[in-house]
Formats: sequence, structure tokens, C-alpha cells
Amino acid sequence: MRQWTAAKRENPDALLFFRMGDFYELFYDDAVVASRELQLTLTARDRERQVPMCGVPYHSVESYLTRLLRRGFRIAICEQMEDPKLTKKIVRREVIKVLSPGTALDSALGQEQNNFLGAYFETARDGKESAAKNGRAASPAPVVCGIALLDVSTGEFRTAEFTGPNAKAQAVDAILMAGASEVLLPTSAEPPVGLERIATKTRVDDWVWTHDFAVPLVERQLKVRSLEGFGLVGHDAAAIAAGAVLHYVRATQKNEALHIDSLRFQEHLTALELDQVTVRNLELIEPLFQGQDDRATLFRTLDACCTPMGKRMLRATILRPLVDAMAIEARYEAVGEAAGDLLRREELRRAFEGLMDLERLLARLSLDSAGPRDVRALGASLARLPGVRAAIETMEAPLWSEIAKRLDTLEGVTARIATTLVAEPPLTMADGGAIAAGIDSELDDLRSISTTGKQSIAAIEDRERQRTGIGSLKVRYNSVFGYYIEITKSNLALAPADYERKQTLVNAERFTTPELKEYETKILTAHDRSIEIEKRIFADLRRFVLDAATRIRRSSAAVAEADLLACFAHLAAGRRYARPKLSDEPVLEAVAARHPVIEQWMEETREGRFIANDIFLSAGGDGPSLLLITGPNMGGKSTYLRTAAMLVLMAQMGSFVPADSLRLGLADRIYTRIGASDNVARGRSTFMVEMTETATILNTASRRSLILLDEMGRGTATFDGLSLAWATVEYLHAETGARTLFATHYHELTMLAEKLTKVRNLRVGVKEAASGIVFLHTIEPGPASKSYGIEVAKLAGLPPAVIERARRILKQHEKQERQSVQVETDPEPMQLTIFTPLSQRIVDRIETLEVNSLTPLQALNLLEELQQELKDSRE
Ligand SMILES: Nc1ncnc2c1ncn2[C@@H]1O[C@H](COP(=O)(O)OP(=O)(O)OP(=O)(O)O)[C@@H](O)[C@H]1O
Repeated sequence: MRQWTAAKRENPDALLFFRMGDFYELFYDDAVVASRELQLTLTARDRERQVPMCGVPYHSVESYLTRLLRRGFRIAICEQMEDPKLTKKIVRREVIKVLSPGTALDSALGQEQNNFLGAYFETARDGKESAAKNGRAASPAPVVCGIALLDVSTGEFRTAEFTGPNAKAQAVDAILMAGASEVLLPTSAEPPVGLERIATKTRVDDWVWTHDFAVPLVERQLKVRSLEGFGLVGHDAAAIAAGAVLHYVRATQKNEALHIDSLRFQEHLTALELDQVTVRNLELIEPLFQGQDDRATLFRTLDACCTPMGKRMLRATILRPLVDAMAIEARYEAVGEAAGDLLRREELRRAFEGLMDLERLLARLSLDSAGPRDVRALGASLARLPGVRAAIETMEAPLWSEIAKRLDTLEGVTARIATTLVAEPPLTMADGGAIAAGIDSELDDLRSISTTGKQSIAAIEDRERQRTGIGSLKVRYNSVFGYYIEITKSNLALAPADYERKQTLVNAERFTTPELKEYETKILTAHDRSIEIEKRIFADLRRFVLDAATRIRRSSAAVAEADLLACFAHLAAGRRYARPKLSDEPVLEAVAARHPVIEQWMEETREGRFIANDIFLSAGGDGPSLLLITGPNMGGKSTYLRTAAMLVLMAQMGSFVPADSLRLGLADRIYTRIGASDNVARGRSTFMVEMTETATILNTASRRSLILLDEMGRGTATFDGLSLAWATVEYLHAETGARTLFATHYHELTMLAEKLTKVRNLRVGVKEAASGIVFLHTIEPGPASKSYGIEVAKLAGLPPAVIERARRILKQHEKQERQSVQVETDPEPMQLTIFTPLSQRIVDRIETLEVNSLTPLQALNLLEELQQELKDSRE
């Protein structure tokens, strides 16, 4: 217990898995928590003191650990550091590893997803200078936010830095978007808003987050003298966050994590920017509502990758599409070639078969968690690389050749693994028998001693049976007493005099002889010694493979890219996707565009056919830069908007797109304001969320952005909503000029098309049949004539009485509205008078009356006059 207390003191916030023989035991509060989380029986260690205890067998510990990590726990593994056979005292124990959700190798999320450990660091930028300039102490100093993201299980390591008014939000967004399962923060820092969504937040001492500590650490890990080559000079916040992550990994894994050998610094605009809201709204990775079928996501729809590395790259590419036209064109070229040649494409995709997760296997090896089977699996996967490379080499596009060049086939490593390990090694090195024959002559000798020894023992059994005449005499082995001769009590009288008594059982007696002892020593030492040699050879092999870690990772990245391109080609060929044409002008011109996810869904479920529609947008020239889409609910407005975003996104991923043709000027960002989001649960009203998102768009969108606004303003009173939507359209038209799709139920807005040159009206097609309305899902020019809301409500099954009553109310309203709407056509002054209802004028007149100066007759006349005016307006 003294050992336990010491280990626990070092790791107070972790559940301590304390190795005792064949079990890992937990004590005190740890036991209470673990028994509850893992449904283990709680017992008491010390009857008197009643120390709560529970345990799990060592051979099945992995599954328990995974379950705890998924629930966000930290775990310290305390091992026996000595062989109990070799010591008479209590064996020494040490914490050899601390596990946490962010460093878990077997991600709860599965192979397709990275398991990122994040770090967030903020520092004041030039605090003094800005305070002096502003002359106000109260204004917050501008901050620089650095973040780092590391997937220990693959070695992927990135860092980024954010400045400007939105720095904090952007930094938090980047961490959330990567789906980090744990985030590190300096001990004394206030966590920024938004990070509460990550369950495991770990504090790391403040001194780690300093230039002097963190930067040299990163340099050592990457084996460079300066971070200049990574573009990190002058970006201390990013470098410090990276250093903190490395420090944490090294401290908890007690290992140098050699496979982490590169770092990507993301400066702004190296990718098409998407924010968390857009990723969610467009259902790129996860369905909007948890528990929904994830076939509704873009990731699932596009995932035809064959390897785990390829799948991870697809996810990463969806979240960070490209903005570099050359890189995108290179992908089109490669995809086009493979799409056009079924045979070569299939050959390539077949070459990926059997290729396991190279990055993850390498990470296990690097962190010393790999057994002989893992290494064998790594070897088997590496053995497939020459085939993959040969298949890539049959292609001609420059990107294919470049990938082939980057793909190191690593024959040396493959051969060494294949010759060192037996074909089917045991699970752990302790079992023995992992190393092939012929590698080490001493090992071969020891093994033969052990086998001949065992044969001799069998011979001894035969001989002793004959000598004593006891047919049931047995020679057996157990770990406590070693080899022994067992004779049942009834035969005891026949035992020869040279038998030495060893142990007495109820029905039998166990003996030994000098000869047996001698064999025992020989066999056991031979066995122990051979395990020792096997472990040494395995350690050498491990080091040899790790020396090639960087090459393996580079090959793995090349495989991932080839797999991704082959996947795009496969989709392009099978689904009639077209090669986009990139343009320098900020256009989005799609002929017969389809929504990839819905189209695929309809195909699979055979629920009708997707209706293709054209999209024409141009931020430059005469436009149109803003499309106003009106029409009934369920008509397909949202789908049309999303289709535009999907095309841009896929085109910039380097994929072909679901359209007959697409001409596209690259976008720098996609913004969406669609539907309600789950923020409501986090204390902000639907309308507040909507306005915050709209504010971000209006404040940050550029002319090269793509903006989707769906039913803006519906979260508040009609007139407020309409006014805000109106003003937003005007602002987007005049100031931002970005390609915008604006779906709305406010028919009044369609008048804007007459006033603003680059706004066009579109409507969804409906057919009115006797039985009700039919949605055509076509998008046509012009404003919608009516809104059909009541028709849709009828389709949804609202009681007929409610439908009837609603129709009557609508009629009355429409009559009033027609009379009251006046549009201020002159944009100066920007005052909207369209909603001033008639009654307001009457109210105004009453308000300004000098009642005291009126005679009763005048008052009566006035009353009559006002009444008449009201009557007139009702007609
Ligand atoms: N082009 C299309 N081809 C086939 N089906 C479509 C098409 N567009 C939309 N749909 C179908 O119609 C349904 C409703 O579409 P969508 O959500 O886009 O309508 P909406 O006009 O935005 O409705 P609301 O105003 O209620 O949000 C979708 O679920 C989809 O299945």
C-alpha cells in the first residue's frame, strides 16, 4: 500500500491500475469509480480497514481501458518492474504510462478518424503599444492564439495561429473542428468560450508554455536547429502550443515518441475555410442530429477509399479543401486519367487490399505498445507497397508520378521483419516463440535444449513407471514447485527410497529426484534465457524499423493520397461526375447540378430521382451575385442552396462534381446560416444564434466567398425579421458582393430584384392539382406567386378545421397588406416604410391632438372622420 500511495500521489487525477500478479487492481475511490463505470464487483482488500478494491485480469485490460478512455478518464498504469521469481522482497513497481482520451492509440472513434490531442494558448500581442494607442485601459489588448493538434496514434501534428478580433473564436473553432478528444491549457489560464464542449481539459504547468522551454523541445523532437523551415519563426504562440503538446505526450507516455517527426504550420488561407457551423449545417462529417443515419453525410457518401489512411485523408480534405488552383488542377488531371480507365483504376484499388493502418502500427511500435503480431502486420502491409507503387506507375498524369516517387517501397524493412519473426507469432514476447529459427545460434541451441529436455522428462516418466510398477505415476510441472513425480496415496508404499518428498496433497504425494532437478534447471534456464534473447532481438528489430519511421510515414501519406485520388476517380466514373473548369473570375456556373448526398440516397432507397438544376452566380460584372429563392416549404430551396456549397467544396477538394458542367472561381470561404442549431441548449436563443452567425458573415465575408442564407429572420417577429433580411440583402449586394444564395419566405423581398442590379429572383416549381400541390423540385426564374404554407400544412395532416380557419385569416391579412405596403424606392434615406400599417397614421393623429382646444362638436366630427377612414381601408 505504501507503493500504491506513492504512485497515486504522483498521479492524483488518474485512475491507478496497480499491477498485482495476473491482475490490475484499483483501490479506494478509484475502485468505487471503476466498479461503477466497468460494472466490476467491489470487494474489500483489508477486512479490518475495509479498503474498497476491484480488479481486472491483465490479459483483458485493453478493453477496460478503452471503455474508460471513451468516457474521458485518465488512467495511470503501474507495473511490476521486477520478476517476482527473482526477488524475495516485494517487487518494485512504477507508473510506466499515463493514458488519457487525447493520447489513446485505439481511438474510440474508429480507424477513419484521427484522435487529436489539442492545446490552446493565448498571449497578449504587443499589449503596451495597443494600450497606449487606444488611450483606454479598459479596451482588451489584442491577443494572439496558438493552437496545436497532435494525433499520437498516427503522428500527424499541426499547429496554427490566429490574430485579429475573432482570434479566440477561430482558434477554438479549429480545435472543435478537428474533433479533439482532450485539450491542454496552461494551469492559470481562463478557458475560452466554446472549449467547454470538450469533456477532457487537462492543465499543464505554466512554465511549459514559454518560449524558452517549448521551442527547444519542438526543435529536438523534429531534429532541427531552428523552426524556420516550418514557417514558425515569429509565431511563438503556435510553437509554444506545439511544445506543450509534445511535453505532455513525452511525460505521460514516458517515451520520446520518435514517430512524431514533422509539424505542419497552418497559416491562414492555405485552405478553403469552413467553420464549425458550416461543417455541421452541411452535414459534412456528422448528421445534424445525433443518432441519425450517417449515410446522410458527405463523408459517408464520398467514402470509397480502401485504406484507413485514405479515409482519414478524405475526412481531412472535406474539412480543409484546397485553394491552390495548381494543386487542384493536378488532382483533376490524375482523377480524370484514372476515371477514364477502368482496368488500371481497378488494378490500383485492388493493390490497396490488405494494406493495414501503417501510421497506427508505427505509432504503437514507437510508443512501445506493439507486440510481435503488430510488427508482423506492419511487415505484411509494407510488403504490399511495391504492388501499390507498380499500379500507380501505370498512370501517366504528373501527380501520379510524383506520388509514386514519394512512395518508398521499403523492401529492406519488409525483409527484415519477415525473416526475424515467425509467420504467426504469439501475442506477447513473454510467451516465447516469436523469433524465427536461424536468426541467433544461441537461441536455436537453447530451444533444442528445451525440447530435448522435455523429451527426456517424458522418458523419465516411462522409466519410473516401469521401475516402481505404478502405472498411474506422473511427471508434471507447475510454476511453484517445478517438475515433480506424483504418486497416489494408495501406491505410496511402492515409492523407492531415492524419492525426495516435495508436497503432500489429499490423495497424492509429490516427489523429486536429483536427476529430475537437474533437468528442471536446464530446461527452465534455457527457457528464461531464450525469452531474454528473443526480447533483445525484438528490441533490435523495433529500433531498426523505427529508424525508417520517417520513410514509413511518408509512404503512408503517399498511399493515402493515391487512395483518395482513386476514390475520386471511382466516384467520377460511377456517378457521372464532371471535371470542373477553374476560372479567375469569381463565378459559379453549374449546369444540371445535383446534391451528391441526396442523389445517392434516392438512388439507394429508390425513392424517386433527383431533379438537376442550373446555378448561375457571378460576383463580378453584372452578376447576378445574389439569388433570392422563394417558394413553398418542401419545394427544394434548402437543397438548392446546399447543392451550390457541395459543388464548390468538392471541386476544391480536387474531386469531380455532380453536375453536367461547372465553371468555378475558387472560393476563400463558405459561410452558412441555415436552420436552427443546437446552441439553444447552451443558453442562447435561436434568434440570437441566427443573428450572431449573420453578423460573422457580414463582418468577415469577402468577394470571393460563397454565402448561403436560409430563411434568415424567421426566428423573430415577422416585421423585424423581414426588415433585417431586407437590410442584409442590401448590404451583401452593396458591400460584400460575394456569391450569395438567399432562400426566404418573405415575398416582399422579391421586390429588391427590381431595385438592385445584381439580385435575381428564383422560385421553386410547383404544380397545383385538384388534390393539392405537387413539388416539381425545379428552380425557375422569377418570384414565387404565393407561399403555399397552408397547403404544406395540409399535407402534413393539420386538422381540417385549423386549415380552413387559417385560410380565412390569411385572406383578411393579404387584403390589408396590399393596401399598406409602400416601398421607399429612393435608397436615400435608408428608411423602410413598407410596413407602416394604416392604423398607425390614425394613432399618430390622435397622439398630436390638442384635446383641450377642441370643442365637443369638433371632437365628434374628428371621430367620425377617423372611423370613415378605417372603414374605407377594410374594403
Ligand atoms: N432537386 C430535387 N430533386 C428531388 N428531390 C428534391 C430536390 N430538392 C429537394 N428535394 C426533396 O424535397 C425535400 C424538401 O427540400 P428542401 O428541404 O430543400 O425544401 P425547402 O424548400 O427548403 O423547405 P423549407 O422551406 O421547409 O425548409 C427534400 O427532403 C428532398 O428530398
